Amino acid sequence: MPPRSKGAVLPAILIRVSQIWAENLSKRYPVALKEPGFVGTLQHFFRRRYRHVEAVRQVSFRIEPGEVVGFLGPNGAGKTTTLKLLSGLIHPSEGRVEVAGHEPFRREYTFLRKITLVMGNKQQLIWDLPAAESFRVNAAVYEIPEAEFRRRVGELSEMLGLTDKLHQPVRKLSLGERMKAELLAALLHHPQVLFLDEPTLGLDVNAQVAVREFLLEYNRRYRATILLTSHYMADITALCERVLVIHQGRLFYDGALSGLLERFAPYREVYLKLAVPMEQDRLERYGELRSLEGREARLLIQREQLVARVSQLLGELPLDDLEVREPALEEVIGKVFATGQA
Ligand SMILES: Nc1ncnc2c1ncn2[C@@H]1O[C@H](COP(=O)(O)OP(=O)(O)OP(=O)(O)O)[C@@H](O)[C@H]1O
Repeated sequence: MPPRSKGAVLPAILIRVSQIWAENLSKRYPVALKEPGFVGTLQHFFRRRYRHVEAVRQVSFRIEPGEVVGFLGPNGAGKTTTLKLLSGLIHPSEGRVEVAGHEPFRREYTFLRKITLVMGNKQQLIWDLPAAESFRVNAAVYEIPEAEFRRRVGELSEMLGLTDKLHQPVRKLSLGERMKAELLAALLHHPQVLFLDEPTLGLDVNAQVAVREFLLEYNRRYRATILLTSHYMADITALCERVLVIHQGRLFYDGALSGLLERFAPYREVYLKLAVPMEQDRLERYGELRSLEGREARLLIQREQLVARVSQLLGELPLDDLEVREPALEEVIGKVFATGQA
């Protein structure tokens, strides 16, 4: 191919490339089998036997630049394993994966500059040093010039409301402040792709809201792509229009959060304030009675029966109030996982 002359015009067609791309991605972990007792220990020493845990099975998806996607699943579903595969900490057993144009497991420096992985239960800041000192280590690793380093720390600490906490030892920070400082450290190199594993774990409601707002603002300012796991559904509803749901290593839903409710919750929740106390069986005629406490009751009613049942309730029962609500996402997800429905 002839060398491109100076000032040559690039092809006008822009190809939209997925920022994260996984195809039939699988991960099997070998787990050593060991019989109990002394004989078992000896056998294990001379002739190890293994079984395999299928942590991730044939998972395929694409995420476009700037998307914020929630990654849901019960404990042990394979979320952390998938994030480790995407960030290159572990090698896939099968399948293909590409993140920001790189094969993650090669761990090229140019790749590492484009991504970050934050795990709510792990910390990178040094406990006895002020966070500002740990940031300097990251600045050196990522070769961030001094002036730019100062600008970024200033900008991110202001966005996080952390400006006056950077110079006290990390061990003296509250959990929420520490998590914010962890995020600052993880974003100092301005990664394009953020893998966040339970970033609000253990935080109180105010700190959770602050972290969420920060992530939204970071995504808006830098058009960063975010894949996020959280057991707090408020995080998911506040941040993600799209969710991936994984169960026993298999991806069984990839789509809009609202679609998840429609597909897996074909019912609405009807809240009743009864004018007089009532027996359980009187309410059970109208739907699945979820709770009855004093004069307050919650019923689940199939969507297609909703109008008929609500007019029956209004006509037949003495009520002070009636409200139709979307079911709580936690409840829907819990039901899906409990029944293994996919
Ligand atoms: N290093 C490992 N060796 C063997 N098995 C592992 C290893 N890491 C994870 N597993 C197993 O792989 C499966 C998936 O684990 P993973 O940590 O990915 O789940 P998760 O969805 O992140 O769960 P949680 O919500 O509890 O963090 C589990 O059965 C787990 O026990």
